[in-house]
Amino acid sequence: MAGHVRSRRYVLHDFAIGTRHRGVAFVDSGVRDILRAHPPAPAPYYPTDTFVIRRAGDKGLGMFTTSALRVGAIALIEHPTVIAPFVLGLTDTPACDFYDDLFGSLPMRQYEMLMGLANCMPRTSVGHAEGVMATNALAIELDVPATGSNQELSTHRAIFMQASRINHSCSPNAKWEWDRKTLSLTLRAVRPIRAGEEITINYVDPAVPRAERRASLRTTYHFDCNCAACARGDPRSDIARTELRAFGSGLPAFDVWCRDARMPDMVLIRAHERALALIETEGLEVLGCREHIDVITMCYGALADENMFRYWANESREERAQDNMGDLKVVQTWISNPRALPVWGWRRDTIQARRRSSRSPK
Ligand SMILES: C[S@@+](CC[C@H](N)C(=O)[O-])C[C@H]1O[C@@H](n2cnc3c(N)ncnc32)[C@H](O)[C@@H]1O
Repeated sequence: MAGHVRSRRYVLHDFAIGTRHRGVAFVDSGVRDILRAHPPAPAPYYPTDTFVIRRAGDKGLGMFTTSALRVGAIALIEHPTVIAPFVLGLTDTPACDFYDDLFGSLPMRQYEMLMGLANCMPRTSVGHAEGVMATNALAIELDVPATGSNQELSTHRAIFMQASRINHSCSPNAKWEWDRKTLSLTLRAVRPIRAGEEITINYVDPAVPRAERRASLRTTYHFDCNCAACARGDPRSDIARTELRAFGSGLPAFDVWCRDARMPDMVLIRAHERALALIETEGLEVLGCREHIDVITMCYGALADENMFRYWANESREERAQDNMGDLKVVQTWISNPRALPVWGWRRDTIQARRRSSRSPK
């Protein structure tokens, strides 16, 4: 890592996205060249009036919905205002001066807004701009040059003016995704959010036990988490989250299950149903339900159980519709004609054929 940062040549790069967005990046010269050669396109659209920023009790400011959001609904699409390397390999300039200079290279209005963001760092430990960076930056990926012996890391840190106001919960109701092509963050609801409810994301892995989550939030963001999951302090929650984290170990692969008559028909289905139930009780939709729903759907297809297959394929279609996924049409085809599923009846047929051959005289 040290070798990596010592050999970098960082440059300042002002970037514009469309006519309305301006930001500043301090990046490796190779990364700057890529950004110049492939200027980010504006996002296809920007949702408006989906949230307000207001006081969120002792958490400072927070982001609240203005109307109800369904699962998958987009609350925000936003470009970064500041981008910096994830590992800052500067030797001469102290980090506090560096971030002051970086923020200061923006127009006054943006500079003031940046300096007005939360700073959770103890006053004496770092400069204000550096504290703002530590409190608000999110990890993003940029394209880096594919050649050369000493490549830049693709992970960078970015500040988004609006997304910086989203508080943490260990059972978050939203998640964000980064798109390198448009250099934008998209914030979506992972479960229904009521009008006026606070939008939350997870700053740390929500699937680790409570004590571990709280310790890393205290170390990195200097607050004690009192979200609903932490406040309850129910030991069953730790067990459930640990189980979800380890999910899959010890489970047979789908194709192995299809061929192995000794395994119960319902072994995969029950395991994935349990994962979905744990996700619901823990409010961990952010971990994703689609994979579990897809496996259950495939299993019922492999068992040629048409009713149950249709039920779960519908769930799978809903999940895809929320994210506007490209394979939505394929799932729709399977719902209208289950036999079009490539694995339709796989387990039923294999097992029936085995039973026939074991009964037939040798
Ligand atoms: C990225 S900022 C979030 C917005 C911030 N509340 C504000 O006023 O701008 C992160 C800081 O918000 C506060 N925060 C976020 N989530 C919190 C929570 N669940 N409980 C208490 N404080 C929280 C902490 O001070 C944290 O360092």
